[in-house]
Amino acid sequence: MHRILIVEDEEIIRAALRKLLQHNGYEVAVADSVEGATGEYDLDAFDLIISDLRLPGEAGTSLIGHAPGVPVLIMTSYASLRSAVDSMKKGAVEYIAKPFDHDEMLSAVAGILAENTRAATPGEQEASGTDSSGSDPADIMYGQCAAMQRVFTLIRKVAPTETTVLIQGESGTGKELAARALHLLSPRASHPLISVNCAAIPESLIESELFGHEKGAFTGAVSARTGLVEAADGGSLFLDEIGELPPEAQARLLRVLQEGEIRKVGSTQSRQVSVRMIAATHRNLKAMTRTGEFREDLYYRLNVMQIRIPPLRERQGDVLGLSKRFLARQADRMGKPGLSLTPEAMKAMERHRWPGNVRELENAIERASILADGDVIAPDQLDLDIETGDDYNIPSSLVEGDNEQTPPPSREADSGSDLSLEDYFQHFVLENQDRMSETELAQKLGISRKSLWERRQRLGIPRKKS
Ligand SMILES: Nc1ncnc2c1ncn2[C@@H]1O[C@H](COP(=O)(O)OP(=O)(O)OP(=O)(O)O)[C@@H](O)[C@H]1O
Repeated sequence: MHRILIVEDEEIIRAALRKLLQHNGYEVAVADSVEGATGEYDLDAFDLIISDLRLPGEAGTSLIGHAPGVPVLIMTSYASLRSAVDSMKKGAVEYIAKPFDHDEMLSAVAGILAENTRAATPGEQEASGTDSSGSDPADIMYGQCAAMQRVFTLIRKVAPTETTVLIQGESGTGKELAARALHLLSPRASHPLISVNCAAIPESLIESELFGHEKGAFTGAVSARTGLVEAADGGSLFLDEIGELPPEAQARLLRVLQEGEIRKVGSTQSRQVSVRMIAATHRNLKAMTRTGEFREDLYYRLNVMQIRIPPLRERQGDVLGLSKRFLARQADRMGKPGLSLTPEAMKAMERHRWPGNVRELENAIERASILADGDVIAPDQLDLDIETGDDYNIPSSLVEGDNEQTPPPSREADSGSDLSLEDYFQHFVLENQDRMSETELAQKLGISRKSLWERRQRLGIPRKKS
């Protein structure tokens, strides 16, 4: 059994992570600081250390020096994304941005452990074929229907190459998981996969986050910084929501793709990098090139190979399989092994159109597991909003350009009761997202683009196709 040490000072996160890993078959020890970890344990006895970056006392990255033979996965919040780059330079095997979801953490852990086992016993893994995590897309994401099987076949074929991949799909369909599969199945798997959500980084910072900057390049640039592209050197860079990339950053990215080199903001020097690029979008990039929002030359560079992840409504055959998987996870987490769906709940799930795709399904199961009296989940607890679902089912070809279309109000609004802040947020976004960019929406709501993106994820409000 693999032994993992968690070093995290926030008790809630520490306890949740411990539970998650234990339920997935790992032996787990915990500490709340680097000093605590080194004082209490022989660090070399662990197969993996997962540590928060910011801790009271020494930073999490100092564990890399304390246990040189043990891979260290650093957890960091967006605010310290820059430090994540430094962590990678100091030797962390990977970083994961908080808040992370459980699959993301489990797949990062499985990937690192598999890679380490492979490195420790060269040749053996390939020969025995026992490497179960990260050896096939089906180990990383679920999909039995013909459409997903086609996606898996494509991933198997493209992953070992250096080809740039553009993953298309609505929000919550599993684009990030597909990117992870592409990386883990590639010869670059032992190098970092850096995932960047272009919509979650403030526009004014995105260039320096991605490409780094020189000291004095702009007000506040008190020292030179390495960017995330450089941190991915040797590995893969996953640019999610690529359609949100501002024009200047698009130009710099084109240079990386064309010349394989980056130039920091404020620098005249370029540096060669070897990065496999994977981009994803829910938007119609081709249409964006026609309106001038996205560079055509960049579009063609990115779109060498396209993988389309179908919306969940096009793979209704997978709904119950996915539900089973998420139910089993909830059952583990909550210590309720008998959790199940009533036949009516199953029917309701099969009928629902899933505008928020797999993420919505995952959230519905999580919510229902908590609300269920006992072990059985009834349709009510799933709280599937049929109206909204139908609305999102209007084919995008009909919706395109129809800025006046207003989604039906939610049930809460129908009831005429006071709107909570979240209801207000949801209404505002649904009503205005067709005619406002993410930046405008965030400005009107008085929140950052990152908060907007995070709330969309939390509330399961997908973005419509443009
Ligand atoms: N095929 C799948 N099997 C298991 N879990 C899945 C699958 N597809 C998606 N998920 C889960 O659904 C959630 C959303 O997936 P993911 O973040 O990959 O979607 P996305 O398309 O990148 O979304 P967005 O565009 O909003 O960033 C994640 O928790 C992921 O683990």
